[in-house]
Parts: sequence; C-alpha cells; structure tokens
Amino acid sequence: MVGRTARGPFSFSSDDISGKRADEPDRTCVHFIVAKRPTDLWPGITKDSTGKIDTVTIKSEVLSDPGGKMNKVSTQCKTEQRCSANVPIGFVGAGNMAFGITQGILMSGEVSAENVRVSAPSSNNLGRQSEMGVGITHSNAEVVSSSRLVFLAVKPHLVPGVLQEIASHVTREHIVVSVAAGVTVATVEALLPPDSVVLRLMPNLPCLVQEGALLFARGSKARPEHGALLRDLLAPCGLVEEGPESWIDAHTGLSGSGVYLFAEALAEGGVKMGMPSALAHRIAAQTVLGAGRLLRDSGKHPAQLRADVCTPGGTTIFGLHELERGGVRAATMGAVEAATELGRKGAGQGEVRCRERITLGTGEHGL
Ligand SMILES: NC(=O)C1=CN([C@@H]2O[C@H](COP(=O)(O)OP(=O)(O)OC[C@H]3O[C@@H](n4cnc5c(N)ncnc54)[C@H](OP(=O)(O)O)[C@@H]3O)[C@@H](O)[C@H]2O)C=CC1
Ligand SMILES: O=C(O)[C@@H]1CCC=N1
Repeated sequence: MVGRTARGPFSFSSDDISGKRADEPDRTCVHFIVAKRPTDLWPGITKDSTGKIDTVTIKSEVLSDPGGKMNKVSTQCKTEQRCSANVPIGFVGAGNMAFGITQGILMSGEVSAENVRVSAPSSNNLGRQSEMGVGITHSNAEVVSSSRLVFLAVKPHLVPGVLQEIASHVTREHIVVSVAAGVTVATVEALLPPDSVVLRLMPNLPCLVQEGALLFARGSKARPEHGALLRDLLAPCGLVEEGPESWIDAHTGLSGSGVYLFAEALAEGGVKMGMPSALAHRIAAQTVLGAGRLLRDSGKHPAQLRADVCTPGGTTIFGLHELERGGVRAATMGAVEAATELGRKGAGQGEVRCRERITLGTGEHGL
C-alpha cells in the first residue's frame, strides 16, 4: 500500500500504481486514481478538451515520499473505466490500417487483446495480429457476430462485396466504422440494414507509432455517444478529431503520404551534398519528427517558427528562396487538392463501384 487518502473519495492502492512504488526513490511514478463516478473527480481537475472526464492528467505533489527523493509525480486520474473498455472490437481486413489501429488501442491497456478479433481471406497479415494476442479468423461474419464495434478495413473497391457479405450479421447494436478512403457514409449505410450505426474514419499510417492524425464523421444514425466511444477507443492512436464528412477527403489529402516525399527529398539533398544516405535519411526523419512535435507542442503557426530560424542573410532564407522558386507551397497545396478531389470522386474507383452496386441493387439495400 503506497498511498494515503487523497481528498474526496479517492484512495491509492498498490493495484492503482503503475511503475515503481512511490516509496522506491529515483523514479517518477504514475498514479492512477480511480474514481467511482465522474462526479467524484478531484476538485480542481478540469475536464479535458473534448469535454470527457474519463482521463485527465494533472501534475501533483508526491503524496507519499519517505525517501524525499521524488519531487513531483505525474498523476493520471480516470473514472473507473474508459467507456470503450470491454467493448468487443472487430476488424474486417487485417492490413496496415487494421494493424496500426489494433496496436494503438492495445497500447492503451484498457482494451485486452482477447476483446479484439480480425479477419482476412489469407493468413498473410494475420500472423502479426496473432502475435499481439488478437483473435484471428478467415470469416468476416464471425468477426461481425462476435463484435460490437466493427472496423471495415479493406481496400475501397472491396467494400461493396464485404458489406454484402456481412450485412445480415449487422444489428442495431453494432457500430460500423469504415476507414475506406473515398467511400461515403451514405454508401455504407445504403449497403447495410436500415438504422445501422455507421461512422467514417480517416486514420493515417503513424497510428502504428501512436502518432496518427485521425478524423471521423458520424453517419445519420450515429449519436454523439457513438462518436465519444470511438474517440475514447482511438485516443492512444494519436490525435482524434470529429468533423463533418465533407472534411474527410481533405484530411485524407493533407495527412496522407506527402510528408514522406518531403522527407525523402530532404535526405536526397543531403546525399547530393555528400552525406551518406543512411545518415541523411535518419536526419531527415528526425527533422520531420522534431518539426512536427515543435509545431504541435508550441502551438505556434508554422510561419512563426520559420521566421524564428531565419537569420537575415543566413542559410535558411537562401534555402527557403529556392523552395519558393520551385513552387513547393503551391505544389503542396495542389497535392492536397488533387488527393481531396480524387477522394470526393471515390478514391480510385472504390466509391464508383459502390455506387454501381447500389444502382444495380438486388435487394432492399441494393445488395
Ligand atoms: N494505408 C493507409 O495509409 C490508409 C489506408 N486507409 C484505408 O484503409 C483501408 C485498408 O487499407 P490498408 O490497411 O492500407 O490495406 P492493406 O492492403 O494493407 O490491407 C487490406 C486487408 O484487407 C484484406 N482483405 C482483402 N479482401 C478481403 C475480404 N473480402 N474480406 C476481408 N478482408 C479482406 C486483406 O487480406 P489479406 O491479408 O489476405 O491480403 C488485407 O488484410 C483502405 O480502404 C484504405 O483506403 C485509410 C487511411 C490511410
Ligand atoms: O492512397 C490511399 O489509397 C490511402 C488511403 C488514405 C491514404 N492513403
């Protein structure tokens, strides 16, 4: 038993402690304070920016420090459970996105691997899921039947066929989350039973390292609490935002792969100037990472940071002049625009095929 009674209804117990006990010096501890109800939260702890009250991080003085060697601990307070804990989760499709999201949600420690099930036709991608302890199967129907929240994580052109296959297993209790680029909520809803709860999510690959940028939109039957559950579940994957569906394609264009090209070009510039390739790529990666963190953590506008590093007559402004001369700004904006437009048209035929399927419909939902 480490703790002592905090104010209000809180108490610490050894079960609530992650990491070393507070009476073991020289290491920061994270204390998880469990509140019985949201209203039990410690006075002074404010709600997080999303208005949720289930995970709040504050700084506090160490409450128990017999050795006197710890000055501060980071105290993480949460209600008894995240709302997403224990929700059975399924993935139809086991590729990069399914893997990235699975990794993220398991990292939270709130969802256990036994609560997750993944399907794919081949075993090519199931091995790594299995290594994480996730249930694997070749049956999409089995995933849907055993889950409440189902991620649809197949390539866009496969969405109609997969929806056709799983539609009869989707009930009003299910929450279907499509990550397929360019496939609209309306299309997914049209291919599922009436009143199906559908959300559309656009993640990106850095979910793999818990630094994704994710935007979701709610379908016509999805209520705010469905959005809250998804947000809660995905929080460990990175930044999770909600917005109208009309922003999803723009997000796809913005957060997609363009930045890798920029990193590659930076590295190749280094190589051109005589740097070994491997070193140049390591430095480019770190440069992109550092810039991203500085932008996010400082909250500064990029133009401000750019101005901060420009010595008059110095190297940076000479480099920036070349970028402007090459039209990098216009080209980048144009890239986001082009990717967005393709997404709006249906991400490389995925949506077109979905629409055809609905138009050709053979049943109530065009199946
Ligand atoms: N990659 C990215 O950066 C992003 C991707 N997306 C979207 O995520 C979705 C998945 O992309 P991604 O993970 O990259 O794709 P992958 O090609 O990596 O994975 C696709 C998965 O779907 C499986 N699959 C194929 N056919 C079926 C079927 N009939 N039933 C069930 N599973 C099937 C594949 O099986 P098998 O393992 O047997 O090959 C594979 O596991 C796409 O719709 C894409 O638009 C969204 C944002 C970013
Ligand atoms: O280009 C693609 O198809 C994927 C979808 C979203 C990001 N990349």
